[in-house]
Amino acid sequence: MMPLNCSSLVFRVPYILAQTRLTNTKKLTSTSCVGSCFTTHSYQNKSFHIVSQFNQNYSSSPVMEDQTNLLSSPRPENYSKELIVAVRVVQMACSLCQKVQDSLISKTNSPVHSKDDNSPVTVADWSVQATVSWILSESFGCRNVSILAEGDVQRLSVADASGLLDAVVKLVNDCLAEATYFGLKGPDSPLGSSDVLEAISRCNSTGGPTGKFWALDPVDGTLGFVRGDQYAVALALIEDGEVVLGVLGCPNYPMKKEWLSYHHRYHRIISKLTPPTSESWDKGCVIYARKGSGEAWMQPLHHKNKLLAWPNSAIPVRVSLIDNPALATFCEPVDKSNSSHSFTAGLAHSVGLRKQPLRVYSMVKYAAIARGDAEIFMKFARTGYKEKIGDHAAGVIIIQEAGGVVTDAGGSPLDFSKGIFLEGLDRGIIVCAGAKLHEKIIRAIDDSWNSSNL
Ligand SMILES: Nc1ncnc2c1ncn2[C@@H]1O[C@H](COP(=O)(O)OS(=O)(=O)O)[C@@H](OP(=O)(O)O)[C@H]1O
Ligand SMILES: [Mg+2]
Ligand SMILES: [Mg+2]
Ligand SMILES: [Mg+2]
Repeated sequence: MMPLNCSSLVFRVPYILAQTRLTNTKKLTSTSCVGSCFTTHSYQNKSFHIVSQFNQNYSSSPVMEDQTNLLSSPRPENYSKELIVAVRVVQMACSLCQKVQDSLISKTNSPVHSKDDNSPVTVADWSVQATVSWILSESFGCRNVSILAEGDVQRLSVADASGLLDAVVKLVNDCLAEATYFGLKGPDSPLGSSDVLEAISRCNSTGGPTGKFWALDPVDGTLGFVRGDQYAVALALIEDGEVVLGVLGCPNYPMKKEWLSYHHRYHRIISKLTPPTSESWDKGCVIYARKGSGEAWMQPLHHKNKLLAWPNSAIPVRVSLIDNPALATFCEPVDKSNSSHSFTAGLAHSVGLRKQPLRVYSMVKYAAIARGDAEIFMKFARTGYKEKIGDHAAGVIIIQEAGGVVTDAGGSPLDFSKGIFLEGLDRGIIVCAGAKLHEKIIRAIDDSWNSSNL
């Protein structure tokens, strides 16, 4: 695998520390979320989110009143509570995944290269799915929550999977026990196997053009996960076929690009590196956006043992302004069986892209573009492969709200209204930091396509 090329990454967003003196402070509240909440503040004409603590359960009305401050959405009444819960549960899921990935690496003392049915990634997949399902159901009521996810409960309920189920139940309970640290309410007593199986089996939505459902990819970038590399937890809310909010948890994608090289060497030469100070180093981030807000936000991962860092801040992220292909960096899947590297190499050459491709596992590619670390993401799966909506929904809304453009290779928007898959996708997925770059890429695709063997 090609490592992340840090020298080509540009981090353009100033990091405003939570300790910064605030102006215009206003507290937000939300239903059934206890412990903390987002507020938006301005400082030197920049806005950022603060997660502040509170100790009560509030009724839903204060959320409605304060939403204008949350993300400055033109439709402020929409999805505020959903976004708050989604960000928090993704934070919890990231913490769970980190625990599994860390134990996986420390056990073997080297990254794991294979995946089988009983692999830790499978356990992480199911555990995240159960946790997210349980929290969403608690927050919004079982009958109001519909989730589309990959995990298949049948495999977990059979007798010979009982060891697997025990591991999942333990992880879920450990994770839910920490819910209050993330501003959410956990169960009064630990869940039993049947509760966990029920939470997983509730994720049986098949999507479609009407109604509201969540699309969850509990561990996106399976290979990255088992290899101790990049992966993402992706959660999006889709209403009447349109993505209305997205959250991407990127446990190994740090807030600052210069920490990436630290992370990459972390497991290998831990003793030779002087770690950044604990308060300055955040190994991962969570990026989120709500439709129509024109804003995307990033916050560091929270940890129970880093509680002193609360209240914690989020900063706005924006796509890069680079529109000259010669200066642009393009991302693509690491695994060439997931996207044709030879086709993108030809295309890159024809539009004048000079830099080496940035090959990163998972939807972290969307995160990289949303915050200006790269300008283009192209994925051309082999003919016959159907992209799943959960592999893109959260990334797409984040990119769009951060100022970028996402279409298929024919220039049409991705269609999230047709069920589990992105039906009718023309050849591949093209994500660009701006319209100008996007136009150039789309124009070049037909020429390259006709002369390629794809
Ligand atoms: N054959 C094939 N072609 C194209 N895409 C495929 C293919 N098989 C799987 N997938 C889906 O791609 C997801 C991983 O995509 P990535 O961009 O992360 O690829 S890579 O891991 O960096 O190589 C991956 O998501 P996860 O399964 O969640 O990891 C799959 O949904
Ligand atoms: Mg995926
Ligand atoms: Mg997955
Ligand atoms: Mg998968």
